[in-house]
Amino acid sequence: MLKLSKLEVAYDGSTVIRDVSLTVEPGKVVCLMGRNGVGKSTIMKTIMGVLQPVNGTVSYSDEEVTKKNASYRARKGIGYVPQGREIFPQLTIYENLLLGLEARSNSEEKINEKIYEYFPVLKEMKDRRGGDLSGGQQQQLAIARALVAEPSCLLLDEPTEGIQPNIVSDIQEVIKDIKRSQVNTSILLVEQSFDFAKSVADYFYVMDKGRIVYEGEDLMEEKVSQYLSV
Ligand SMILES: Nc1ncnc2c1ncn2[C@@H]1O[C@H](COP(=O)(O)OP(=O)(O)OP(=O)(O)O)[C@@H](O)[C@H]1O
Repeated sequence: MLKLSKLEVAYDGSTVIRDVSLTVEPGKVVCLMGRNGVGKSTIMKTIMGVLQPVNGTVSYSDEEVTKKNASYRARKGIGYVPQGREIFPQLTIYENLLLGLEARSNSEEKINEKIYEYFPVLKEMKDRRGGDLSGGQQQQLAIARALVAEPSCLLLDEPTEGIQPNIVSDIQEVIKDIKRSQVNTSILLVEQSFDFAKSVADYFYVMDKGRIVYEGEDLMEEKVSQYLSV
C-alpha cells in the first residue's frame, strides 16, 4: 500500500502542497484530479523521491521511504511515468526498454512479451530511435519502459495529454488489463479527462490549490463543475 500522510511540499520556500494525505490500496486504480497548477505533478515527484517534502511522510509496503532516494523506491516497486513522456530520444526503442529493466527488484534481464502484446508497435519499430516516434508512440514507450520493471505501484502523470484517440484507448485497455490481472499492481493516475478517469478508476481525489478538497469512490457531477471545469 502507498500512503501519503500530511504532506507539505515547497519550491524555494514557497509552499505548493499543504496537508495532503492519500492512500492507494494494492490492486486499485486511484485517480488524482484537479486543474493545471494545483500540485498534482509535485505530489507524483514527491512519491517517487525526486522532491523532498518539508513535512509529512511517504510510506510504501509498510516502510517509510520519505528519506529514501528515487532508485531505492524504484527497486521497492514504484514505477513512474512523468508528464511529458521523458524517453531517451537518441536511444532506440529497445534500448529505452532495456533501461527500464534497471529498476527491477530481481535480476531478470528479459523484457516480458506481455509488454509487446500491450504495445505491438514497440516490437515492430524496436530499432527506431525514440525521438523519431510520434507523441503517442513515445507515450506508449514511456509506459512500457515503466512496466518492464514490473512495478507493484505505477505512477502515471497525465498519460493521455495531447495523445490521439486511438492511442488513448490502447492506454485505457492496458490499465484495465493490469486491473484484471491477478498481480495486484496498483496505479495512481493523474488525469484531466473525466471520461477516461471514470472508466478506469476505483477511487478519486480532487485537488485545489495544493489541498485535497474531495475524495470518494464516485466522482460527483457538482465536484467536477466546482473544481475541474475551466
Ligand atoms: N520546479 C518548480 N519550481 C518552482 N515552482 C514550481 C516548480 N514546478 C512547479 N511549480 C509550481 O508549483 C505549483 C504546482 O505545480 P504542479 O506542476 O505540481 O501542478 P499540476 O497540478 O501538476 O499542474 P499541470 O497539470 O499543469 O502540470 C504551480 O504553481 C507551479 O507553478
